[in-house]
Amino acid sequence: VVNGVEARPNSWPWQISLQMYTGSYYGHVCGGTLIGTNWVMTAAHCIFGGRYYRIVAGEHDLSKIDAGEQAISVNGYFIHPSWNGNCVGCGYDIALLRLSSHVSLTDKVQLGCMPSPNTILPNNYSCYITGWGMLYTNGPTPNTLQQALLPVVAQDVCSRYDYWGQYAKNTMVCAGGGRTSGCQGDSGGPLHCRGSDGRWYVHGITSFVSGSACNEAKKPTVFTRVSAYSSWIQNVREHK
Ligand SMILES: CC(C)c1ccc(NC(=O)[C@@H]2CCCN2C(=O)[C@H](CCCC[NH3+])NC(=O)C(F)(F)F)cc1
Repeated sequence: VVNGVEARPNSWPWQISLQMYTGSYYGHVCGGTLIGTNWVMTAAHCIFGGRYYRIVAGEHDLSKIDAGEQAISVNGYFIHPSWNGNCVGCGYDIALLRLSSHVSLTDKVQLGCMPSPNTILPNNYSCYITGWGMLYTNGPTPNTLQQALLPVVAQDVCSRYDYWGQYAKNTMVCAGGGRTSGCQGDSGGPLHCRGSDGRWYVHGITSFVSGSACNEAKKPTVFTRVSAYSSWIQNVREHK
């Protein structure tokens, strides 16, 4: 997250760290959202076949074992069938991970709320991105979870030629485009937006940023729009 601040520990208790086994240890590769006690939602581009993954819930500081952390291995993953790894601009950057056991829900580990199907947020709606990604383009990654306010950029603006043009699909949510943004390592993590009921809803899955600079002007961070995939998510969870 570029130009963010350290989150109050466990204040986004549905944020998880997706970690891949390197051969000797598990390293953070992406963010993710707990949507069920044994289901995590992340980005398809975070998943490489033939690797061992685990998620850590209740995580704050990656460099130590925080009280209340729960590490659980992934025993199955479901990548959207239309995902094309060579075309992040085509969308479908969504995957579900099934966990080998259920997390215990605590004050540090909670489920994220899913938006109603096809919910479209208005321009400038305030949302937050969270993650352990780079602090600036080609910069270092933090040990502690970062957060930043990212106002929604409506699709009619985001698809303008000087913004993302045709790459901003309506199955995506654009947010930011100023000094704050996501950056490498934030992939797969949540975009949190507060509902009128005061609950936080996960409207986005961090998908891509500009290849030249994470917080390039007029290149908002682009998220998979969760509300566009409600039925796919439901089908996977019910049938697997
Ligand atoms: C739509 C198309 C023109 C396009 C637009 C932007 C990009 N961005 C990028 O390639 C930058 C540079 C490193 C990784 N990256 C990204 O945006 C990667 C996703 C790459 C998927 C493709 N391999 N995502 C992230 O870094 C993020 F923001 F989610 F944390 C790539 C392609």
